[in-house]
Amino acid sequence: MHTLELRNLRKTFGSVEVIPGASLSVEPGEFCVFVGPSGCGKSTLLRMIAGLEPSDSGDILIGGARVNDLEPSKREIAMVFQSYALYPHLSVAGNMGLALKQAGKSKAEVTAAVNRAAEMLALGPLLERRPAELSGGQRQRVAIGRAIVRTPKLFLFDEPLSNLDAALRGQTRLELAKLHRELGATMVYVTHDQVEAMTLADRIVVLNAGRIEQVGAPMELYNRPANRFVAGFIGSPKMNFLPVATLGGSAPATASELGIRPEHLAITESGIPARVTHVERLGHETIVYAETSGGLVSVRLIGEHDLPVEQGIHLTPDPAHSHWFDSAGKRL
Ligand SMILES: Nc1ncnc2c1ncn2[C@@H]1O[C@H](COP(=O)(O)OP(=O)(O)OP(=O)(O)O)[C@@H](O)[C@H]1O
Repeated sequence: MHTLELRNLRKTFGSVEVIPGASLSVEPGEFCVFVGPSGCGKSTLLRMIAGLEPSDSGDILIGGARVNDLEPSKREIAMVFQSYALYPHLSVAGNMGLALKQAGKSKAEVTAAVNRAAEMLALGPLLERRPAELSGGQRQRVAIGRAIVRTPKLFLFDEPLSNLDAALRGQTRLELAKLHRELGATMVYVTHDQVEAMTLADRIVVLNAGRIEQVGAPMELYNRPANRFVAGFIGSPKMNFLPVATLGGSAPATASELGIRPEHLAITESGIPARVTHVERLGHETIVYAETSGGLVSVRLIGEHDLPVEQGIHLTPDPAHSHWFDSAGKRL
């Protein structure tokens, strides 16, 4: 188990500053997830940690040692990519054991390490197959297995599940969580998937245009987002924002907007007038979209509900779950 520390790490591509200065401490054994909109710099930051992308300035420390000037292969990290990047001519066992073989380990050592990883990932029966003879999910497990056998100081994952279908993604997510528990290793994981971030992370790092907006445990970000960006990014459907002027009720003096999650808006006899524009019935819940004078909002109702489009309704925010933001987007 090792720490990862970033100190004022900067990166520009040409004249574009992609990472204006990132500082972050990842604890030993922590599962740290980077999230943020497309193009915010998640992959660039991960590639800088891996050494695949040079940084302009700042420090990267793994286990307390500065690694900026080390080749990727000397940083003792293992990286799992979205594209599994397996060697097609090698068997599963060959792919998984290659790095150890190249490091000069004996055949017995390589076999033992491969078998141990194969057992953790239920790859035992597939060890002699070639990548072309595997499903997408199996290939990704081999890529993860290849990372495990090296017992690296740090695991880096770049959207490893995004090529899998929804069911397999869910299953592999559970396997990854289990693997993290078993290995107790420090992991940094990039995703744009809300559910992966919320369920896998010990701590989530929310990035916006290369800047770290907030770092915190999933529920901390959900319940106490530092600002409007984080509030709107974490949660699906996203938080509703209503200008204070359209509420007709009491609000803190310096508030300019109310942030309220779909599950914290109730359909009531009186309240904010709205008109139903669309209803999504998912079985276990119903999402009602409605137009108010302050904009479109979504309301999450438990179970099945039949609401006709165009119907007039009234909405009441739960005061205990109301988030207030000032004109600069800071949460009050
Ligand atoms: N080699 C490069 N040359 C120039 N610009 C680049 C290069 N690589 C990335 N960028 C730019 O840097 C920014 C960050 O890209 P990056 O891939 O890190 O984002 P991301 O958050 O991982 O996005 P996504 O979720 O879409 O993968 C983007 O604006 C991208 O266009």
